Amino acid sequence: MSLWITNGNIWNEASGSLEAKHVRVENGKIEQIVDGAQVPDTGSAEVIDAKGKLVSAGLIDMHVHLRDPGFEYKEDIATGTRSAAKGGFTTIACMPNTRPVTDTPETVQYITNKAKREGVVNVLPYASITKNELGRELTDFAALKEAGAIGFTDDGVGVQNAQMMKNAMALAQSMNMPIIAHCEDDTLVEGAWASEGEFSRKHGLKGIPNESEAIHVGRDVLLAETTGVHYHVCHVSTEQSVRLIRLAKQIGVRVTAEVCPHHLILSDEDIPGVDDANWKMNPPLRTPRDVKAVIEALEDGTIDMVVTDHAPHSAEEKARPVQLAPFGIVGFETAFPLLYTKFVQTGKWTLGFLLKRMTSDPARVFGLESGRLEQGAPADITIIDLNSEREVDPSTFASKSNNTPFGGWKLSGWPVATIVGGKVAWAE
Ligand SMILES: NC(=O)N[C@@H](CC(=O)O)C(=O)O
Ligand SMILES: [Zn+2]
Ligand SMILES: [Zn+2]
Repeated sequence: MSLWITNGNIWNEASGSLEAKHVRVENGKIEQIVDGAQVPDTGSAEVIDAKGKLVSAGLIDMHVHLRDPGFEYKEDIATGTRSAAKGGFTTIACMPNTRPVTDTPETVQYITNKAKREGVVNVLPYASITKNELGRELTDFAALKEAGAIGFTDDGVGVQNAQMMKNAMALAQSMNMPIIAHCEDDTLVEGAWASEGEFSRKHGLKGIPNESEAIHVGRDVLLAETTGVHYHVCHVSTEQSVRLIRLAKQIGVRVTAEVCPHHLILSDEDIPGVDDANWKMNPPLRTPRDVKAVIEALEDGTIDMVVTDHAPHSAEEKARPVQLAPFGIVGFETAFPLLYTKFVQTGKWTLGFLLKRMTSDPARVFGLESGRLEQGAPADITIIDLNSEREVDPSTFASKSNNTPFGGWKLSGWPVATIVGGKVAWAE
């Protein structure tokens, strides 16, 4: 099967600009990239005309929640992967806080098999560090790796016990697998949902202090130094965490990190009030000072990549009083437009920088074949309209859920077609 994507604009890092090119795909691989001035002989191949559009390596999201098995009323593998494709993502890594928790080879295989049958993007499953994510007993890392898990994480909760985390790291290191950590000390959080800051003070709420995250980051980079494991920090949100990761990297600890669009764009001071759970996520929106620190950290490479932490919850759950509603917001269908509009259109970042942090950097950190638009690479390709502005309309999301604080935002940078392994996974 042969496909031509003609007349699209490809980012050239050397010249720092977009250049018109035609891309030929054969048997799931990028076969050829030719100059836009040439007239390609497309023969009987399928042709997608990308004139005036960006053609990029498909976006990669190493932190998502597909809710399948167990919470299919929030999302499932079919809808979650369609939502990802609509957001321009071609590879996603899903978190194990499912029901049952992804802590057995059977559940890992259930996910990969269902993703093959019903999914439209590449799905890479994580398995949990501890059984049922309870922090009491390690899972069978060898069997989970054998079944296809790409790393271990108890995302949703922090591993509270330092010895447990150290044992997990030593074991993961021995089999060349990464530990991915949701950093949160429960004793510092208890019952709070908003950051300690202007917002919590104004509304008289108990705040979540920054140390609740950074204490785990500090503990874990020390344990990573001792064990030598590849340690990856989830959804970094504070200045203190950034400082610790930067120092750890300087002294050669194998640490990598990710940040979410909402922590780059929103602070606690943007939360409109105490009655809309679409502003409730974990980690919470932090102070403007933290926002500045995570932006700088992404810019200087202390933070390696952007992830969405796509965390769908039902309308009923998010309509509860905020204190009782679950943490989390959906992310696939707004991530690229948000970052493109807020950082590239404003001239703060180059397009190449944003694409790198959403394609080749996650691929480098997790050893993936994809994430590059080159001859021989997998034909995972995203076509994006950089020009037309549109309002975020959560009612049109491909996700089953629409819990987002970004409804009504006017953004540019909307994906128009997503190609996975040479096949169109989604098109407008
Ligand atoms: N981020 C969130 O607010 N929620 C996530 C859990 C998590 O990523 O820690 C979820 O599973 O809903
Ligand atoms: Zn988490
Ligand atoms: Zn998460």
